[in-house]
Amino acid sequence: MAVYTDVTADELQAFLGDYDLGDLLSYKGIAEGVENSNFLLHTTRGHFILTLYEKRVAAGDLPFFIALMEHLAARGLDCPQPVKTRAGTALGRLAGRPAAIVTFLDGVSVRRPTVEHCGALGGALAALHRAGLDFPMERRNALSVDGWRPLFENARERADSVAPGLAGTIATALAALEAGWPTELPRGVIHADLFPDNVFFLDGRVSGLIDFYFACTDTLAYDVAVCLNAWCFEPDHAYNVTKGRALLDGYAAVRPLSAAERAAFPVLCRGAALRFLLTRLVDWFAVPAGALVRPKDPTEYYRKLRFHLAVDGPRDYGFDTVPERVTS
Ligand SMILES: Nc1ncnc2c1ncn2[C@@H]1O[C@H](COP(=O)(O)OP(=O)(O)O)[C@@H](O)[C@H]1O
Ligand SMILES: N[C@@H](CCOP(=O)(O)O)C(=O)O
Repeated sequence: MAVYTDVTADELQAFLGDYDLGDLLSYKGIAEGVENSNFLLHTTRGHFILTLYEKRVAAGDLPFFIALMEHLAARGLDCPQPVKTRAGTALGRLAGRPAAIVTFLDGVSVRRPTVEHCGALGGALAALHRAGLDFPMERRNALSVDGWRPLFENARERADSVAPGLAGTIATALAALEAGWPTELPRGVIHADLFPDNVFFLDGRVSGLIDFYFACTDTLAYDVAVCLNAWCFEPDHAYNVTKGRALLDGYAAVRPLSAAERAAFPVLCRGAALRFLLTRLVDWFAVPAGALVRPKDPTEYYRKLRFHLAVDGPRDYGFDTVPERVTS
């Protein structure tokens, strides 16, 4: 659940006074999510999402996120559209936080993705990557390899209280990733958090992608690795290679992966697992007093990291053909 910042009806009415959204009929905090405070607004013009940006979102990055959603929607992607005030601005301030209103998307996120969902998700991710290729703005990924050590140092002392041996496993994996992280693979706009809760489906097809607040400029295949982690493990923590193959095939049907990209998957998947393990670990020890939020389980990503550390190669993820040797 995530509502870190409360909004009174009076504050909201005053905020909405700058918009052409009609009269406020009702609003309520949204239980899902962990990063920002979200509210469902019902006005005489329909339903909208109000987001108050919290700790991990830097105010200076908001123009990037707003422009990106506009760019992707203009290229036919089903993603939220920022709603502008009469003065033409999409960003404001409410209850002491940066705030924006976006359009409400229909659809339902799936808790237990099927093989078909994974295939459709792969295609949607590749479409996002293609649509982002001519996006002119850039944003560094603050949660890529050079951002992991500060997170680890923050949680190191207490890590073994979450799982015995955790600190040692992270230290070894992190050192290897810092030494061998791929830097030459194709780059572009990535979503960076395309978990099942951020994807809506209607009649088996992807009807909407939300939550662009980790989006950044980074390695495209890393975004695929994030999705393999988030979509292709079973509740018993086993990797489902059929789901992995469906996701990779769905992706490659829209944007083929090069030999170098395919060869990098074991490393990219380890990095993706470590990134979510670390942010979950830090959050585990830092739930703000009074916040309506349930922190996510770090040990889920500890198990995933251990799977990736043990794989033999890209075939284990569901690639049918991988090069024996890749030089670039
Ligand atoms: N544009 C939207 N349309 C419909 N529902 C949305 C939209 N944006 C957010 N939501 C709802 O709000 C929840 C939390 O949003 P999300 O952006 O994932 O928050 P957080 O950034 O805190 O993780 C989503 O799971 C979804 O239920
Ligand atoms: N997906 C991340 C946490 C961010 O969650 P979201 O609700 O913003 O999608 C995780 O699972 O650790």
